[in-house]
Amino acid sequence: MDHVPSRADSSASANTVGSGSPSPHNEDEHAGDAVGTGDKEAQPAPDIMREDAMDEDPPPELVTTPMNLSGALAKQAQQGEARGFGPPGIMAESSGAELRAPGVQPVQSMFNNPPNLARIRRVLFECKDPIEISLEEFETYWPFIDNVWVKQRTNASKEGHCTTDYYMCRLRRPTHRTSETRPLPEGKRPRKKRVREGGLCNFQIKVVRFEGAYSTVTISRTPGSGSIHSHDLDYIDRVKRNSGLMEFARRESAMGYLPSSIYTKFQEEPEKLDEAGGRFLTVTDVRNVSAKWRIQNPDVTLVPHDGYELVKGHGIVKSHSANGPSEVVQPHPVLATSSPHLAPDTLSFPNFSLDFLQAYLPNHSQRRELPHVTLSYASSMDSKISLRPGMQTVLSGPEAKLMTHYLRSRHDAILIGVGTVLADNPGLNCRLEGAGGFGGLGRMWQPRPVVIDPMGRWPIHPDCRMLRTAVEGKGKAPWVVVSPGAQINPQRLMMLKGYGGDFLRIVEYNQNWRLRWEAVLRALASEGIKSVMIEGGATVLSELLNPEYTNFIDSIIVTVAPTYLGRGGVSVSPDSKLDQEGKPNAALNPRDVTWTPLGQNVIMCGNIRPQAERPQSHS
Ligand SMILES: NC(=O)c1ccc[n+]([C@@H]2O[C@H](COP(=O)([O-])OP(=O)(O)OC[C@H]3O[C@@H](n4cnc5c(N)ncnc54)[C@H](O)[C@@H]3O)[C@@H](O)[C@H]2O)c1
Ligand SMILES: Nc1nc(=O)c(N)c(NC[C@H](O)[C@H](O)[C@H](O)COP(=O)(O)O)[nH]1
Repeated sequence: MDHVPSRADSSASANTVGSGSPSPHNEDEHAGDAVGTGDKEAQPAPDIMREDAMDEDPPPELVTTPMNLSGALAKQAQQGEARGFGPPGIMAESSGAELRAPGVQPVQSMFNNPPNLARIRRVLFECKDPIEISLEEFETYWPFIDNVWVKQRTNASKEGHCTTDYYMCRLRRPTHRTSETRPLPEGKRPRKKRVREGGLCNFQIKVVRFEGAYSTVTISRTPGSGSIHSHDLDYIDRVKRNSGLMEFARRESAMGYLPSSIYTKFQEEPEKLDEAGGRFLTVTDVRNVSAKWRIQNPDVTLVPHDGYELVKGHGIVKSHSANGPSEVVQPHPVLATSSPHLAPDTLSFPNFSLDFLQAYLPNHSQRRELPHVTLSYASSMDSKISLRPGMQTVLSGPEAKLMTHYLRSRHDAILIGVGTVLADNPGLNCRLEGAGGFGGLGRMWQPRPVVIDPMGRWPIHPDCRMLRTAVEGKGKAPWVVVSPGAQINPQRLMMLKGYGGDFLRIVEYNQNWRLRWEAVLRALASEGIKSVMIEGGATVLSELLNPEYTNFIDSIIVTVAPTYLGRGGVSVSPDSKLDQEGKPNAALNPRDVTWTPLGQNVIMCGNIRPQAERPQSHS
């Protein structure tokens, strides 16, 4: 421990440790970060989205890239808004390849909707929090929402790696009004065009494309933007069709089908049409697409689809075969593959209210020096969190478990001590449906696992759940907080970095030679982390409940289980406290306390940091 500074001379310093790992992200974005054995002042906090983009180095076979958690989106999902989730490999399957009803031939679908389209359209419409997705995901989903956005300008970086496009909501712009009336063909009446005044919605976003070894796209509101649209998504879908949807119409047109036949076939798959934003599609929209194609192909005779015919006065109707109408193929939207399977460990999103948590959750729009810290754990009636040291003990019922995963979705990082890693081999990801890897985009809702392991005790290995989870695209790889004395061999370092994780070296200690929590939190803040949920274990929690640290803790959410684990159990308890006269006093009294029953558990929520210390919102 020769290069450990004393308390007086030290300032919180966190460095990535190692010997020049080949991580392209670190080379590109964190140029200047201490990648090496020397210690260095923590870098100023980077843009949180870029930070995630840059340090997550998935192995080459991965196609997903991290996406920042959107707490408000979790809330949206909680409210039960349109949710249809896809398989874990989000780009792996399309939901619209074919339809199959019992006893009938498979039918080719008119749609090729990517998984979870309805939900993802909504995410890209609301842009409540910054979202980071892979370029592939962007190119797949953006055409289905481009009806909402009008590009204002583009900035490109000098090196050309990074392009920023600024968009405004379509309703901000007035519709074009020509001063002169156009000459019209003989006998044709001028078309009635509704003119929109503009300025109706002040929602603006920027889309930052970073093209490098792992290309990412970050979508976020611009500073001058309103916080919500002044209208819903249906309103825009009514005003303008998106190009993803119209591409389906163009594809059918290019096969020489009649617009009315295409329109009829679209209407036979109302769920997919709706999902793609086509609720207000008209036959005229299809005719316009078809007309464009016919300019280049004037000699083609348009035909109805197989099994359909054009009947004068009736339009497109299904044709009856020799054996009668029973043989006519009836697509069955309920049996369509539009409800694809999810990873088997997916947890359903809570269908009960979690409003009682809101007052205790981080507000990411607050500008603060250190992250919001939430302590969250499950305890027995006798304040034990496990039956024996190193023994995982289930205390949360199913509802409380969902709540814990919801809490994970609302924090940028989850922190635990190495004792818990060794005991539980935890995944530390969010497994709620809608999270990245569980039907959501990229690493949406996935927090960054952080392990406090000053001496490097964790024998980190590809079979650890945290690394497996990262490889499977179901969570982020961990950051391991170590002290200067930790022996980290280069292979271990390279392996962790290869998974997208890292080591953070902290060189500040308190008088008991424990790492100073302020330094840990400052290091996380400098890496763009705005909120941390600390889950345990007993050593970590008990220490943080001491007066020395209560200024750093915002809230506490304890799941209380109706059981006594007994004296051999592992307790969470701060040090005893004496008052000014030397009489025993309560060690800590959380404020603004609520108790909410949840299944077999009761959830205690409270604030810890003294009122005057709570940071002001700058939103
Ligand atoms: N019920 C729950 O909610 C819950 C949650 C988490 C863990 N657990 C249980 O808790 C038990 C593990 O608790 P624990 O106390 O053994 O482990 P822990 O997870 O608290 O880790 C303790 C270790 O972290 C490191 N550490 C923590 N703070 C440090 C600091 N300031 N400076 C330097 N090093 C520091 C040290 O190496 C220490 O030995 C397990 O049985 C686990 O199942 C229960
Ligand atoms: N909320 C809660 N209720 C419990 O009953 C219990 N045993 C834990 N324990 C927390 C501990 O940190 C575990 O290690 C992780 O909860 C495991 O995390 P994963 O599920 O593997 O992601 N937490």
